[in-house]
Amino acid sequence: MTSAVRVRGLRKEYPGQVAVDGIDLDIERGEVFALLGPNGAGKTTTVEILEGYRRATAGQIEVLGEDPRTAGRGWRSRLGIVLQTVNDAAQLTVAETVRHFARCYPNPRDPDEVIEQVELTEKARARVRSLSGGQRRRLDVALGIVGRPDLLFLDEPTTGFDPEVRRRFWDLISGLAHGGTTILLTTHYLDEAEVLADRVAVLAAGRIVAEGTPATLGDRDRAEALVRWRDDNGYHEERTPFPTKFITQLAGDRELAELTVTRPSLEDVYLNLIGEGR
Ligand SMILES: Nc1ncnc2c1ncn2[C@@H]1O[C@H](COP(=O)(O)OP(=O)(O)OP(=O)(O)O)[C@@H](O)[C@H]1O
Repeated sequence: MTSAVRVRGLRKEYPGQVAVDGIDLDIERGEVFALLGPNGAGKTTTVEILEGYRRATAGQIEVLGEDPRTAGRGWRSRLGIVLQTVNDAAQLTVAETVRHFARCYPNPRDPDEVIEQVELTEKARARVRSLSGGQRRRLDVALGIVGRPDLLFLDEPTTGFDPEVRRRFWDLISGLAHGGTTILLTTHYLDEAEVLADRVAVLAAGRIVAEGTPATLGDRDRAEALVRWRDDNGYHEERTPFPTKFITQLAGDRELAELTVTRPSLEDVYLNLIGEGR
């Protein structure tokens, strides 16, 4: 089976600046892949090159088996795109907008079903310009999935969502992934990457500085654990690569009060990778 995305040596220069400095990417079909990185790291540039909206300065790029620079409408109809910027059909209602987009695809999903899935049924007759920021974002997502894409690009999809809607949105994305949709996600939310992504890559100043599963990124799974507990003398802590052995020896058959074992969170590892670790 071919990859959904295969990139070698991708480079993008803007006048006076290198935005993407030679990256390789492989995303398998059916995979949820998250691109992480600080503001200005080159995520949007990379994603928009894969979507065919920007031209690379150099590199080999294959998306769903084709080069975005030369691929045609058939290829484009297999992509779902949720951009960071809102587009302007503000006079139309939500339902009109989704129906209008659905007509652009050869095998669209039922617009009403999609509106329901992004929880905008109550707003179906409302004009787009009257939506709140989070509702507008959900409409963007509806427009990204109404064409039944094989590959869905989500550029910071949950910015502006309230926590509850965000959780339900994650369920929606997991459902699409289970249904076989390949998803490339950019996000600033580490918890989002952890919940959704099979693999993540961290981009910093145009280069990939780490890549792996959320559980193993930056050797997170092998990092020392911090064991904390309390006894009659007060609180104690110990860093160890072998917490199970340590606790077994320490405790014998007594119960340790307030025992916790923690390893670096994805956020700790991420901040370290981009040079902001404390
Ligand atoms: N059209 C452009 N012309 C010139 N420079 C650009 C252009 N687009 C982006 N850049 C620059 O390229 C670098 C990468 O930008 P990009 O938007 O890809 O970053 P990003 O990782 O998506 O950031 P964010 O998290 O803020 O969305 C930035 O320094 C940005 O200023």
